[in-house]
Amino acid sequence: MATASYHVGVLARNYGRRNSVKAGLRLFPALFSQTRGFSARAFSQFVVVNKSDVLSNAQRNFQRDMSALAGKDKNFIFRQLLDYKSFTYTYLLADPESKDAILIDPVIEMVDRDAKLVKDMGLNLKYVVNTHVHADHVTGSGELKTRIPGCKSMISAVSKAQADVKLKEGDKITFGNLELEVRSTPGHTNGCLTYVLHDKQMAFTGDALLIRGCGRTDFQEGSSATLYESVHNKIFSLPPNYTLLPAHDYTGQTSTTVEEEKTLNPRLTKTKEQFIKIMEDLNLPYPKQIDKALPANMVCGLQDATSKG
Ligand SMILES: N[C@@H](CCC(=O)N[C@@H](CSS)C(=O)NCC(=O)O)C(=O)O
Repeated sequence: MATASYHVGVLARNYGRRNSVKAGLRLFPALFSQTRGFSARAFSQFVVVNKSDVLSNAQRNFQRDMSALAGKDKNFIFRQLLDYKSFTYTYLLADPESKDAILIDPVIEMVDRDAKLVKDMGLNLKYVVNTHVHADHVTGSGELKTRIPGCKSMISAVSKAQADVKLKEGDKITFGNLELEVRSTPGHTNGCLTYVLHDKQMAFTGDALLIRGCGRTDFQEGSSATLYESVHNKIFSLPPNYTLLPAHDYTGQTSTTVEEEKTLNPRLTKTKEQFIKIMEDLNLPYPKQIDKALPANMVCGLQDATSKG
């Protein structure tokens, strides 16, 4: 049975990644008939082999949108960059006309990569922006400031961390023709911010909302009740087609939408009381770098330098 499953999987995959499993199976009716007696486990293995064949319409549309953003939208430069140690996403956003750019949530170990990318693309890095005081990695914002003259750091005022610009609800971050709206989304930490780029229908949620998950609430003045209100009032209130881009993903996913999370998020589709219980029961181990990261991130990652913030 497992062998048959493998062959069906390979044949369907060869038929074309963009075609649905059903279409692939229509080409191989004899093999399809073999699958009728499959156990649920064998069939789920088959689906996993061909998971790109079973993309939802929303996922397909998003793939098209993202490929456009990676070079074909003439009015926008966008890169999603991964730190493969902490699974942190750093985002580069730029206006191609003025070349003004920002980086959201840079990681100190990846500063060489980020500075090179900015230089190679001829961009003028105006701001390095943190969504919050991270507990799992040291921010690269201070180090980038020392390398790129004129670049300013930003974080929420509520966080009490050092930075050139202290942000609050309703502020706007302008770079060239682009503008981010600042939304206060506490709960994971008390100073968490979400940045909304209405022009491109995107929001950068930090750790407030993760794909099918959310930030933990068991330290840094975390509060499950507050996080629930933040996500429902400040993120789920955005239009359903907005793309949501988190600060982390631990499962290999890159983005989601308001609509997807409002219907599929296993934590935040529950009642507030159920959500609080889910969060109480998570029992996650503390992030490995927490003891180093928290004090360093209060001074922009420059705890060993004389110039701060
Ligand atoms: N294992 C990682 C830390 C993983 C973790 O705790 N992630 C945080 C965001 S970074 S503080 C989180 O909120 N996770 C939510 C979840 O449901 O996983 C490490 O050691 O760094």
